[in-house]
Amino acid sequence: MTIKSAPPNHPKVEHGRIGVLLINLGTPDAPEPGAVRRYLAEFLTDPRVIEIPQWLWRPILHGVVLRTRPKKSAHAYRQVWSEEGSPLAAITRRQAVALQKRLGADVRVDFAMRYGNPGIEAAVEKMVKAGCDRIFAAPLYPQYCAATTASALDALFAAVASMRRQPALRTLPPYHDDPLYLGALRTSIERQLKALDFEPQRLLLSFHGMPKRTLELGDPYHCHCQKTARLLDEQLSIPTDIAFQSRFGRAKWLEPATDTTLAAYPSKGVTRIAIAAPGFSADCVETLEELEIRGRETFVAAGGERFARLDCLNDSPEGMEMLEELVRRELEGWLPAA
Ligand SMILES: C=CC1=C(C)c2cc3[nH]c(cc4nc(cc5[nH]c(cc1n2)c(C)c5CCC(=O)O)C(CCC(=O)O)=C4C)c(C)c3C=C
Ligand SMILES: [Fe+2]
Ligand SMILES: [Fe+2]
Repeated sequence: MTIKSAPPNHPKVEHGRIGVLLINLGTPDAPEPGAVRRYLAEFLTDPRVIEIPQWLWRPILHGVVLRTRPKKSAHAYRQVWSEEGSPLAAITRRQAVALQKRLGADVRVDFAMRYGNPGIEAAVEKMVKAGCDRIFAAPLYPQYCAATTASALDALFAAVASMRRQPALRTLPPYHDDPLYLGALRTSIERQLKALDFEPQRLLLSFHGMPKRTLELGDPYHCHCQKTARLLDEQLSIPTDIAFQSRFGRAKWLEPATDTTLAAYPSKGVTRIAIAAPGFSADCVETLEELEIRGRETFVAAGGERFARLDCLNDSPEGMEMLEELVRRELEGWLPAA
């Protein structure tokens, strides 16, 4: 690797600026098979995501997955696409704008996506060029998972690997059991149920799934999800259940699965439910299509009567309050004292 020269406008002063970079998973540029194929090709060649030997995986990826999945996924994305583009990108952008307003001119807030655009490398380079000599990166995953948190941080470290003059880096630890996070979730869930005038028999907490093998290999993701669910259950008056969505491929994934849980509820007398996805910091195809559209269909087809999907924290006041406090805490010593 060649170590690049420092940007000419890099400040020579003792302290430059502070950058705050919000990172989420990423999304295709358009709800079309071609754009979805490019996105999935980047996502599904990440060894943090697919942990089988590449010589075994590549023929399956190129021979099967990238020939069939883009069309199916593009259909899902088309159903949730908004005027501002992909919901995940639009909401993450709004979170960055709202956080900038809250933190003021002491910091420069931006957002980046692990896969697709805007990429992490470009965002980091932009911050350094703007004079940031300290960057705080916040992967917006409350529960740590090697496939998400570690992958985002790999990309962050790769982005500074060839820099002669690297910025100082800090990263946001997982916040699955943080009272700020649990409090924000509680406020958000209670507010939405009140607005719907709905007292469900059960609140299903649906987290993104992972291959079961990653739990056996020591990934804390499953434990983090369980802890979030347990602590949230203690704070709410409605009984909760936990489930894992978005199974992918043939291997065994974490259980119980969200779709089978939804299909089984009515036969147990549970016909009025709400569903929330506390592991997602922004609504996306997984919540707006998989839960809102297909989850609802599954539940109603099995005899369910009332189904309410609750929004993620997104850029809600309670969500932004949480984000601001988490960031301020991690910036201690960097930000001038208030
Ligand atoms: C083996 C494949 C996958 C693993 C492992 C995985 C883990 C994982 N993903 C998220 C969060 C999101 N995933 C999203 C979409 C998505 N995920 C996979 C596959 C795996 N995810 C695919 C193929 C897709 C694309 C959509 C589809 O074809 O079904 C998204 C939404 C992106 C968007 O554009 O809206 C998020 C967010 C987590 C948190 C996680 C592990 C904990
Ligand atoms: Fe995923
Ligand atoms: Fe999905």
